Amino acid sequence: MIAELGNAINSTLQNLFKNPMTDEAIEKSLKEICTVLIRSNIGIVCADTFRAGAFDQVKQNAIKINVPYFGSSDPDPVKVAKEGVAKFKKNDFELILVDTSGRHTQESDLFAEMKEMISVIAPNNIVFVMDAGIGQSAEDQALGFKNAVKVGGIILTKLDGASKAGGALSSVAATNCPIEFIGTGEGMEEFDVFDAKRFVSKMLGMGDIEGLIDKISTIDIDEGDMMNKLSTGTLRLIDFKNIFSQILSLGPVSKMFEMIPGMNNISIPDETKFNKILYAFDSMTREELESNGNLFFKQQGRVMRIAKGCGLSKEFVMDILTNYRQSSSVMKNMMKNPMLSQMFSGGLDPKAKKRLMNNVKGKIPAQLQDYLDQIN
Ligand SMILES: Nc1nc2c(ncn2[C@@H]2O[C@H](COP(=O)(O)OP(=O)(O)OP(=O)(O)O)[C@@H](O)[C@H]2O)c(=O)[nH]1
Repeated sequence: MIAELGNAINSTLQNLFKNPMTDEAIEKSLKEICTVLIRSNIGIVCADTFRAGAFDQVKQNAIKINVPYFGSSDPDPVKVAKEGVAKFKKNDFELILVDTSGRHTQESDLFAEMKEMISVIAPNNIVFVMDAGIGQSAEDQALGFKNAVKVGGIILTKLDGASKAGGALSSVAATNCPIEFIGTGEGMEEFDVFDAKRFVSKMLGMGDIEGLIDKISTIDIDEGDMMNKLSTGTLRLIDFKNIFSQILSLGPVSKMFEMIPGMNNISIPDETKFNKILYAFDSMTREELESNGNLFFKQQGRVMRIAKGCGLSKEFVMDILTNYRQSSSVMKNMMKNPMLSQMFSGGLDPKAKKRLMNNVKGKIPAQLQDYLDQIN
C-alpha cells in the first residue's frame, strides 16, 4: 500500500510538472492521491467461520480491489472479529468492515452470536445485506433484524435476476428500514446507491438520465484537446482506445442502455465483444496507437500480427479499424456544423438551444423530452 501511494504521488507530481499547472490539473492530482489514501484506510475482516471458502472469497475480492483483509482459522466468529478489528484499529484504519455469515430470523443461536459480536466490537454502523431472491419474505427478515439490533442500513442484492426482486424491495420498504445500496449484478461495479425515484423510473422503462449523467461525468477527457482532434480529423487510435476503455469501466454496456429512456429493452448481443476490442488495442505498438490507423491499411501484415496477438480473427481487427476510420470522418464532418460544434464544445447559446429543442421535438422518446424540458 505504501508503495502504491508512493507511485501515485510520483506519477501525479510528474504529470503536474510536465503539463501546465491549472486548477483542474491540481484537483485531478489530489483526487488520485486521495483515492489511494482512502483505500489504504479500509480493512475487511472475514468473520464468516461457518461457510467453507468464505475467507477465500473475501480474500480474492479484497485483493482485486487492493484492500487489506484479515481472517483466521479460529472457528469462533466473535473472536475472529475482535482480533481483526483490534489489528486494523492498531494500525489506524478508519473504516473496518466485518463480514459475518448469513443468518435467518428463526436461527436464535445465530442471532445471539450476532448480538455478542456487536457488544464485543461495538460497530458504528450495522448493515444488513439481503438477497432479493427471497421475495416477500424479505419483510420478515428485515423486521427480524431491525427488532434485534440497530440496523443502520440495508443492502439489497440481486435485484437484476430474480423475478421476486420487486416483491423483496417493496416488502423491505414497508418496514421503513433504509435501503442504502442495491446490487444489480455479479461484478464489483454493479452496485448502486439506492434512489427510489431513479429506481422506479428505470423499472418502468423510463430510464435513469440523472444516473447516466453521473456516470458519464466521471469520464476523464481533455475536452479542448478532444474537440480540436475531432474537428481537424486528427483523432489517433490511442484517443479512441482511451475513450473506449473509460466507457467500459463505467460498467456493462447493457446497464447503460437501461438508463436511457426507451432503450431498456435493447439487448446487447455480446458484451464480451467490447472487451475483445480492447484486447486488439492492447496488442498494438506505441507507433500504431499514436497513428491515425492508415498504416494498417497500407501494411496488412500488421493486422495479421494484431489478430494473432489477441487471438481474434483478421476480419474482427479490420472491422475495428474501419469503424474507427468511419467514426473519425463522421465526427469531422459533424464538427463542420456550427450548431453541433458549439454544443460539443461546452453549450449552445439560448437561441440555438431553443432551435435544437424544436428540431428534436416528437423525434425522441417522450420521457427524454420531459427531462430535457425540465433542465432547460
Ligand atoms: N447477479 C447478482 N449476483 C450477485 C449480486 N450480489 C452478489 N452476487 C453473487 O452472489 C454470490 C453469493 O454472494 P456472497 O457475497 O457470497 O453472499 P453472502 O451474503 O456473503 O452469503 P452468506 O454466505 O450467506 O453470507 C456471489 O457469487 C456473488 O458474486 C447481485 O446483485 N446480482
